[in-house]
Amino acid sequence: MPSSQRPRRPAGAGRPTGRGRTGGQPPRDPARRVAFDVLRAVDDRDAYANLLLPAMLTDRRVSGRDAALATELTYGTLRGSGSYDAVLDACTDRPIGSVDAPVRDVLRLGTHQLLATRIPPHAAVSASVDLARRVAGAGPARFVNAVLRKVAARDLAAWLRIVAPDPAADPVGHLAVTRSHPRWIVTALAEALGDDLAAPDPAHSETARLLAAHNERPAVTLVAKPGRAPQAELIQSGAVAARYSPIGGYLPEGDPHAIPAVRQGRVAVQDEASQLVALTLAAAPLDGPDRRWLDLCAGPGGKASVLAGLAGQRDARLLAAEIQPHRAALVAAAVARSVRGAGRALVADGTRPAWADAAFDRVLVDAPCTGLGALRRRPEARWRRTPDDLATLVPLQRRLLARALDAVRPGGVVAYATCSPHLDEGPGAVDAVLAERSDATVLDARAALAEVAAVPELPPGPHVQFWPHRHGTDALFLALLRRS
Ligand SMILES: C[S@@+](CC[C@H](N)C(=O)[O-])C[C@H]1O[C@@H](n2cnc3c(N)ncnc32)[C@H](O)[C@@H]1O
Repeated sequence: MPSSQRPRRPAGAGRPTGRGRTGGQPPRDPARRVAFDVLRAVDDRDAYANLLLPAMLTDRRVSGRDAALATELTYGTLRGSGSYDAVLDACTDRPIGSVDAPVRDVLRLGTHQLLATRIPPHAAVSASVDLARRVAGAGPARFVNAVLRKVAARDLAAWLRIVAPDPAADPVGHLAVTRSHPRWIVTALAEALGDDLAAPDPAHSETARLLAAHNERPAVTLVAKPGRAPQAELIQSGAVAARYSPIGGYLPEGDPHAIPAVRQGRVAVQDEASQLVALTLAAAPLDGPDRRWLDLCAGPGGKASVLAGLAGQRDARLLAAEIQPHRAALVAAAVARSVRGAGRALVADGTRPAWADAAFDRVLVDAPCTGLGALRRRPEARWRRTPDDLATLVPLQRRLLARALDAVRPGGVVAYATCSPHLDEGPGAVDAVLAERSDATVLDARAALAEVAAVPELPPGPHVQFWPHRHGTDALFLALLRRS
């Protein structure tokens, strides 16, 4: 979460913590209590909201409208807390970062209700005061009441005109506050877009549109695994055919896990750009044999499941490697029952290959990255990531790409992908690896993608960069290289 950072306890995937009951009584307001408890877990023990929230809703038997409200409040508060903290700073006599963490989360939750929902202000304030009383006591409840009454005096636009830096003097700060992102991410994304924020009117820049897209709820996108389900089955299940991916569909409403083909593992939830990355690697032109494929960083197996299906359809085989055993188990499940049993999962460190050099015809390296391309789906990630993460991730990405090039035979193709548009993680990594070896050349990834789908508004090339605000996908980067 924003500047009010706190000392961290050990990370955890975020298991539900009890039943959220006080004194053995069910909470009067289960939706807000779930939202509050998820915010606390995200802040306190680095839980992932997208994993913890559904588990907590199930555990506490919160469903229907209450579940929808809890989801909206949790995600909305996490996404908007950069803006809300600036407002709260203006409404308290001390920085919001110095307020006790539980009280701070109640204030953020209340501010979200007041400034970004249709909940009547008196209901938002009284529910927040009640929550503060339950989790922190009478004194903090009075403090919350006083602060939220000030917040309620203006709408969000009016507050942002007051609290956001002047766009001409500080365009990055202006966007950081009005679009609720850390400054370093605003700067990195503007660089990736080639956007000059010093130009007049940064509030209407492409960077501003991208940041706004991060604050929208993304569509649920399904993939029909090649050889196991046709795209038509997605449509029969209520999805709308995807704009670009010939194996994709958008689910306008409803729980994807209620679809039988999802429960059977023939259809899965997968971002459209991920589908296109796998399809493009499979479509890239190749001289010579096309039988042995490698996914070097396969967990949890989304792209591997598509690749395994495609490999099986042409009598090739996919080896899907993953360093973490529990994620390798997910890969094994994802590729199970692929056509002709074409996919196999393996626990392996891609930087210390368990295979011979030049053993594969096609290799995917979907490298671990900052995930700045998936900020729509992971609402807390923007506050958790720091520029320091690049110091460990970028060298690892380069090592993995170099080993991928070693693993592919001369004439074979490597696809290098990251779920990040950060220049150091995409084109920077490709350039750095190619600067150190003379046995690889860059291919035109746009041309290979064009064999699969007509995707507009791509950068000039040779690499492909998808964008949420242009394509409705995650911001995946894709480069194709051929070993010579
Ligand atoms: C971006 S994710 C891959 C996503 C996957 N391709 C999919 O579509 O589901 C990167 C994966 O690489 C794994 N990883 C990290 N370091 C690795 C290494 N040295 N060798 C193999 N896998 C590694 C991570 O555990 C993580 O599961």
